Amino acid sequence: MNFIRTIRKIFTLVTARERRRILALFVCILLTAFIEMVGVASIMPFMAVVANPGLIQKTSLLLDFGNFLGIADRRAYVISLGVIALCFLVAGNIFAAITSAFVIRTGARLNQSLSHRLLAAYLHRPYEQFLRENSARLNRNILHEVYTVVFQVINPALNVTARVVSACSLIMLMVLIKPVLAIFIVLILGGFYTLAYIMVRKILKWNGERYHKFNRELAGIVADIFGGIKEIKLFGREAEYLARFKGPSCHVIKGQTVSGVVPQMPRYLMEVISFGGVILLVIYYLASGKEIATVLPLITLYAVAGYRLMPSLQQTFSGITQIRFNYPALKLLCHDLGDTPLEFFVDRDNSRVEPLHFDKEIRLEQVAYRYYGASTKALDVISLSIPANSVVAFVGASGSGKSTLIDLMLGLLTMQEGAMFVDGILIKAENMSSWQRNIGYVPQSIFLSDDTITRNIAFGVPADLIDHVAVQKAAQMANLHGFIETELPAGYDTVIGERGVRLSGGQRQRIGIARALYHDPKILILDEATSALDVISENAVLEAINTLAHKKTIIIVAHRFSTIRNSDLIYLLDNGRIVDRGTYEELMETCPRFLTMSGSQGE
Ligand SMILES: Nc1ncnc2c1ncn2[C@@H]1O[C@H](COP(=O)(O)OP(=O)(O)OP(=O)(O)O)[C@@H](O)[C@H]1O
Repeated sequence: MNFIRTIRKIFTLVTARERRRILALFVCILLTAFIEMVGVASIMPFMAVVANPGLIQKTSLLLDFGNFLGIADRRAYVISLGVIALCFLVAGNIFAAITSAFVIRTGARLNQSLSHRLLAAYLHRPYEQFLRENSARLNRNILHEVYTVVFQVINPALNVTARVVSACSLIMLMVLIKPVLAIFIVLILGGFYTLAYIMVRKILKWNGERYHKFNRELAGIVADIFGGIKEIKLFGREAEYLARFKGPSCHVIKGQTVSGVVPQMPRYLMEVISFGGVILLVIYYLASGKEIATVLPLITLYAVAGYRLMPSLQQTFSGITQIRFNYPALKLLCHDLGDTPLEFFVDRDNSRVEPLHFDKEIRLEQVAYRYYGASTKALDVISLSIPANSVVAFVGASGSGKSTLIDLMLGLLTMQEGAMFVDGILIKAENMSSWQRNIGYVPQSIFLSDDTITRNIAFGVPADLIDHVAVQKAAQMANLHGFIETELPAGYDTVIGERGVRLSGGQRQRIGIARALYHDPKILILDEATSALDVISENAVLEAINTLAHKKTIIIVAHRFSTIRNSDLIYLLDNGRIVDRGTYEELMETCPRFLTMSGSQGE
């Protein structure tokens, strides 16, 4: 880690406005350090003249200052010195309090802005990238790593810079007063801290990387535990998961210990060396009968260095070690945010895009897709046509590629070969959102948020813009209205619990269907949407879907043949290829594989 490179990295993360705020904050920190220094320093002459008023006449600086103030009376002069020291002290502390509030506020704002940017960057990533990522880690990055970067990298970086500047001014002052001794002390103190840093640098880097790695692992384990709580309780796996948590958490504790202890160590050693040195020097001079007054200047400078320079060096050292320990978080943030400006994300509101015109045909030509890291293609040379307002079904064994094909048509996956045309228009990145506005999609497992039925049906629509008539209409079509009105305590305002835990599988599925119908889409895609329903509920939903037949384009993926019997066209998939097509009756007559599949379901 190079400190200048860290500062550069920080500046690439923040906007121009935030950069200006950080610089203003830096100036405030610097001024606070300066005023505090002057405040404390001004007490010394005051105390000195209180103890020995004769000093005023002996010290030319005090005499000149008295003349400058125009105070001849000794008593009045001492009181004035006290008032000046008091003013500096009060001003210094007021300034320090304001700066500390400014530091906290700027940190909190930066934290909010960076988490928002990171969330925006994640939200705008292609869907495919989410298939490779662990969502618990993304969670952690937004909620934890951003905080680490702001409060454990950016803030220490500001402090370190301010400390370095104030230490440099102090060194210059010392050099002006006693050049040789000052350089000697600076070399000893500076050399010691530099040596200490060189010694612990590698340990800190290693420790920081390990700490952040194990912390991310912990986030994954916790997400697994609460995601699979039902199975964990049923199979009595609590102890196993607690043990899984314990391993990485022990490494995290070690990491925290090292990062807490290392920055403090030089301080203790340095205090022994500096103050012990003074004591030893005095003892030596006393024991050898030499004149103690000859070494007093050295002891004074030692004291100045001890009280002023050492804390600055110590804070610089601990700040740099803290930054080094948390550097992996900064690296991660820079990587995940990339160099895309925030405005790019904020301005892209896909929900306002107009739907693409569609009233003829969806056509796929020679489409192929291979998942990242997979050895074979999930889909290959897929060519098909779906006429507008028809009911088209995809059937095939598990793993034959049906969901992959749907995800390609939805634009969630990007075709690696071939293309899709809608009414002859090629679908590409530029018109993808417009194409997607036509689609109502019901996946195999419905995501439900811990919110009301209404907000779950009108998914993502702001509360004040929800069309309640459309919500009820969609619920009626999904055969859900009766249940909501008669069985739920607060009807459409009933909160359904995290992931819909207070609903049955079939009810969750029907909320998904209602959600897909809420926007009255031209195309309805159902990917195993009715497979979780009992036969009576499925028939009711199919009836609802049948009433939409030939008014909308309906694309169905189903295992149950009862679901697809009335389709206008059925595509049979096997091993990522379309092996047959036709109506239910045609396939039953001409396709032995189809016949076998239907036979196995007792059709
Ligand atoms: N994220 C993924 N990464 C790698 N391979 C995947 C991924 N998702 C699916 N596959 C593979 O792609 C192939 C097609 O999967 P797909 O889910 O499309 O089949 P399916 O016909 O919908 O199956 P099912 O009826 O069981 O849902 C399978 O061999 C599967 O293992």
